[in-house]
Amino acid sequence: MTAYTLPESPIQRLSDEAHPERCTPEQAAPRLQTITLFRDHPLLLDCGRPLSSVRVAYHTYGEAREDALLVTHALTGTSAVHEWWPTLFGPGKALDPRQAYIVCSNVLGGCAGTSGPRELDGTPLTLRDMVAVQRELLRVLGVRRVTVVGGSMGGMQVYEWLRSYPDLVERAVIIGAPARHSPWAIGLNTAQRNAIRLAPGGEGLKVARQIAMLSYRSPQSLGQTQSGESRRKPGVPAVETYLEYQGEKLAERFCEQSYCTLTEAMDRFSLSDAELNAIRTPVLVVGISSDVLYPSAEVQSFAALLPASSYWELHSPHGHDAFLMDAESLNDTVKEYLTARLGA
Ligand SMILES: CC(=O)SCCNC(=O)CCNC(=O)[C@H](O)C(C)(C)COP(=O)(O)OP(=O)(O)OC[C@H]1O[C@@H](n2cnc3c(N)ncnc32)[C@H](O)[C@@H]1OP(=O)(O)O
Ligand SMILES: N[C@@H](CCO)C(=O)O
Repeated sequence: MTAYTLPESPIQRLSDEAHPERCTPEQAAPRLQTITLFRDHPLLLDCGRPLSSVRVAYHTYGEAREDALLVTHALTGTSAVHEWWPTLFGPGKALDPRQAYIVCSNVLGGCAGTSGPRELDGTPLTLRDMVAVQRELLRVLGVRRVTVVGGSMGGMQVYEWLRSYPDLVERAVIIGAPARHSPWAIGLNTAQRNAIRLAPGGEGLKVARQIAMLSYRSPQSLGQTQSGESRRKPGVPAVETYLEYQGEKLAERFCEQSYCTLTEAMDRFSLSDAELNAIRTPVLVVGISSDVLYPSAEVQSFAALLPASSYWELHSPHGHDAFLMDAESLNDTVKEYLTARLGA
């Protein structure tokens, strides 16, 4: 592993000239589509259950090509990369739909259009199952080589791509994500699922989000943004109404069965040191300086086990979600990494 500097890595920059725009703004526009995969041959899930006719809702951006940039979303994210990652997505940015064919699909088990709780009926999933669906989607789209980029649960999916399909992945970017869930992260998820089980129907999901939000922010971040009294409820600490509001917001857009299925998949996720050592693909691993969920030292220690990795740290006081909320320097670094050429 090297600290991230281009001259030291086996990578050279491409000049802007070598990267003319590859498609028109119209071609680069977001396209939301739905497809049914595994109609003839079912997907054999890790739990042993065959799953047929898997519906996948996905976005594509840019002109279809054999080499794609796959973005894998976080726990409550969606395929609409342009909505949740505006700092990294757009013309001239790291994820540029005028330069690359960008694909993002809603994960299996989620609640944004891809087969989820209704079809799965309590079947446990793994991240490998989710990634297998993405791989089939890319196959049907005619993609032969892929660069995979993701943060948090999206970053864990990138690790799974590197384990399951090493020959397809040209390079990868893993942001604020571990190669296996720590007891700390499993414990946080367990408390969240227990809240849902004890108060099904919405209230538990709100509490789960409140617990999660504390792990997505940091003491310093909340000190900066939530000190003092709430403007919404005089006499009440600001952070109280902040957490209540965050819980309400998630309960309006997410479903509790998906929350349990996806967090359980994260908790079961585990790459061994030997598996990490076997990954030859160039990977940029990003740690977040104030991340209390996946501390940067932990993220860096996984990067150190990848033979062709570079490590870079996003310095922000805002904790785990800094990759979404405080991401200007992340955009610059990921853009530099993705627009570099693999050297001889
Ligand atoms: C942008 C989207 O598409 S989100 C939907 C899809 N979701 C995803 O893709 C998942 C990834 N995204 C996320 O997790 C989140 O959207 C994040 C992390 C990027 C940003 O979360 P936010 O809630 O916007 O950030 P933040 O922590 O600053 O909270 C701001 C909100 O809390 C409210 N708020 C702030 N302080 C308080 C308080 N003391 N009391 C009550 N409400 C408060 C603000 O008014 C604001 O409300 P709004 O969302 O209605 O504008
Ligand atoms: N805040 C993001 C990242 C969590 O890891 C989400 O809700 O998906």
